[in-house]
Parts: sequence; C-alpha cells; structure tokens
Amino acid sequence: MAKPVSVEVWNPNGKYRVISTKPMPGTRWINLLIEQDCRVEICTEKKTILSVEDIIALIGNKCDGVIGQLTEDWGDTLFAALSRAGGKAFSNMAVGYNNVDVNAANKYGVAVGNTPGVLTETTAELAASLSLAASRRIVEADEFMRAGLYDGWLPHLFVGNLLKGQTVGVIGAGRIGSAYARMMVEGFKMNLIYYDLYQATRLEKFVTAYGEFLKSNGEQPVYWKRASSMDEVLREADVISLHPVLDKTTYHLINKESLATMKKEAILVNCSRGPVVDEVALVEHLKQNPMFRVGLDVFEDEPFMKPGLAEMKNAVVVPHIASASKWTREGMATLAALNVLGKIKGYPIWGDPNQVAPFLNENAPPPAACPSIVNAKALGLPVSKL
Ligand SMILES: NC(=O)c1ccc[n+]([C@@H]2O[C@H](COP(=O)([O-])OP(=O)(O)OC[C@H]3O[C@@H](n4cnc5c(N)ncnc54)[C@H](O)[C@@H]3O)[C@@H](O)[C@H]2O)c1
Ligand SMILES: O=C(O)[C@H](O)CO
Repeated sequence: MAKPVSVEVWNPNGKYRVISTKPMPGTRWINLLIEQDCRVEICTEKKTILSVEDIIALIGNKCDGVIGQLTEDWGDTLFAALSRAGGKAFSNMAVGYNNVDVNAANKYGVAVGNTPGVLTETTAELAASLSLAASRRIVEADEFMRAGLYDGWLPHLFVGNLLKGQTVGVIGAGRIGSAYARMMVEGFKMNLIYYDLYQATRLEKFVTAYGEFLKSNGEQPVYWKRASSMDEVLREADVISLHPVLDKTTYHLINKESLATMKKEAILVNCSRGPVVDEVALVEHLKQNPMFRVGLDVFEDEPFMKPGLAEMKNAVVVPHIASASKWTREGMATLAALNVLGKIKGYPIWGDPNQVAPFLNENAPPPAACPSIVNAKALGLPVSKL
C-alpha cells in the first residue's frame, strides 16, 4: 500500500475535491476554487519530485480534479487512478505537456489543461538574459571577480561578442520564440532568421516595420528571413535560441551533426526542453570549441547534468527558471486551477488560448470557461462563445 502523503486542506466541507501536487505561488487560485465550492488539498511533502505512487495516494478514492507539475509522469496509471476516483480534469502548471500522455487521458475521458500565454514574456526574457550572459561571459567574469583575481583593466580581459548587427536565429517561432525574437531585434538591432513549420506573419511584419523605422531615422535597418530548413538557421545565425515543443520531431534536434554546422563562435540558448539537445554531444562540442558558448535553462535528464557540463566555462546553466517571475507563476497557478474548475463545472473551452488576459484580471471574476484544454477536440468539448 502507498504511504500516506501530507497535505494542507482548505475549505474542508467543499463539494468538489481538487488536489494540487505542489504548493503554488499566490492565493488567488485557492480563493477561486473555494468560491466555487471546492475543497482544496495541497501536497506538502518535502521531496521535490513526486512518484506515481505518491500521486495515487494523493488521489485516493474520491477526487474531482488534479493540478500537477511538469516533473510528474502523467500516463495511463495516473489517469486510470484519477478516473476511478471520479475525476475528469487534470491541468499541468506549465505550457509544455510532454510529461502527459494525452492519448491515455483521452482513453479515460480526462481533460488536460496547460498554461499558455502568461509565461511568454517571462520565458523570452530569460532566453534573452542567457543570450547576453553567454555572449558577454558574465558568469565567468563574476566568478573571476569573486575569486579575487582582478588586478586591473586589460585589453583582452573577458572579450565576448557584440550582438548589434549580428543575426539571431530562432527555432520554433511560436509564442515564446517570437517574443524572444522581438526582444533581440528591437533591443539589440539584430537581424532575424527563423525556422518553424508555420509562417510567423506577425513577427515578420514587426521586423519589417522596425527596419523601416530605423531606416527613416538614418540608422542601419534590420531584416528577417524565414529559413526553409533548420540547417540554414544553424549556418547563418550568430545566436540561436530553441523554442519548439518537445515531441518526436524535435528530440535531439541539436546533435553532433547540427552542432558542427554552427559557427565556431556561435551562441546556443535552450529554454524549451532538455531533450531537444543531445547533451553528451553538446559537452563534447563545448570542449572542442572554447569560443562556442551556451546558455541552458533545461537539461536532458533533469535535475541532472550530463558529465562534464558543470566544468565547462563556456556554459551558463540555470535550474529551469525561465518562467519564474512572480506575476507569471501566480498566473500559471490561476490558469491551471481554472482549467480544472471549468471542467468540473461543465464550462466550455475558451476560444483562443493565446488570449488568456481575462482570466488574469484580479479585479473581475474570470470568464466561465476553461482557459486552455489541449485535448478539447478529442473529447468533443464545446467552445465558449464569450
Ligand atoms: N524553460 C521553461 O521554463 C519554459 C517555459 C515555457 C515554455 N517552455 C517550453 O517552450 C515550449 C514552447 O512554448 P510556446 O508557448 O512558445 O509554444 P508554441 O506552441 O506557441 O510554440 C512552439 C512552436 O514550435 C514549433 N514547432 C513544432 N515542431 C517544430 C519543429 N519540428 N521544428 C521547428 N519548429 C517546430 C510550432 O510550430 C510552434 O510555433 C513549450 O512547449 C515548453 O516545452 C519552457
Ligand atoms: O512548460 C513550461 O511552462 C515550463 O517549462 C515551466 O514554466
């Protein structure tokens, strides 16, 4: 039998039992659930990553919905347990849902929510931060300073790359990739080359208009290009940032061969998912090419790094914090809670998961809809007319 798991309970007499596998930032998400007659149980176990057995114990015999995390393995076993407990709703507190077997959820009729939009700018800002940290060698220089090694200005000390006028490459120009591209183009006047399965029309229009604005001010304009292959981006760009979903088509998209295609002094940033990069090949490439630099927020075997990565001076590494701003994390919690609540209450699905602002307005009640359910079509759930 699974060990009991410690929880904090809110509104013990609520009609619907909703579980959150982790404490989440803010209190709005808790209040929204309580106002709609939910008993909210928040797992307070100390261990960071809950096992499938821990979550089965949390679900118990009666559970209407679960808010879970990207570190959890939501497959057949958990959806079967949730379904047995009468649950019909699950939401990841994340936009990515590669940890969720959506087919298994469909089999048990469980709606799967995610949290798009609210983390777009925050995540893009971290990708921009990593681009700068890597190009200007900020972490290396900080370590040098703290080690007491600075004994005076030198012409060669921590020389890095200038971004202005260089080319930024974006692989996966969806919400986050496009927001990052705009920051790099507008902030640093970089040219853009991107690769995506779909045309990023709004992004193209933005770069065209910004280029015209610069030209009209007598400045060097910026340009964009949609690449016909990922290799074109790898060959031409000076800074390359990865923003695709993780699926079969993007697993090890960056590998030994693709790394060899990139410029020797290029910068690679990954704020998508670790397995998009073959990390063993990356470590080898970093060893062979000391002027090649990376900024990584995500890792192939989180929470671990592949051997050798931690020793590489040309790598900047942070622990999957790209969406970690207060506003975003509270908003993610709210969207996840409203996905679960909406399904429990039988609400329809919000028409455009890219426009979630009405759910985030603290001064008005949220719309009676589920903000983002990824398997809405498969489950035949109705779309809101709001
Ligand atoms: N590090 C973090 O904390 C963090 C935060 C938020 C999101 N993410 C990751 O970023 C991903 C993207 O989020 P988003 O909101 O921008 O999603 P999105 O769906 O708006 O964008 C993903 C883009 O990837 C493109 N794509 C899919 N397959 C591709 C391929 N084979 N080659 C090139 N492009 C491809 C899609 O067409 C789409 O435009 C999420 O799925 C998640 O895994 C990570
Ligand atoms: O997919 C996501 O949302 C991130 O990885 C966590 O913010």
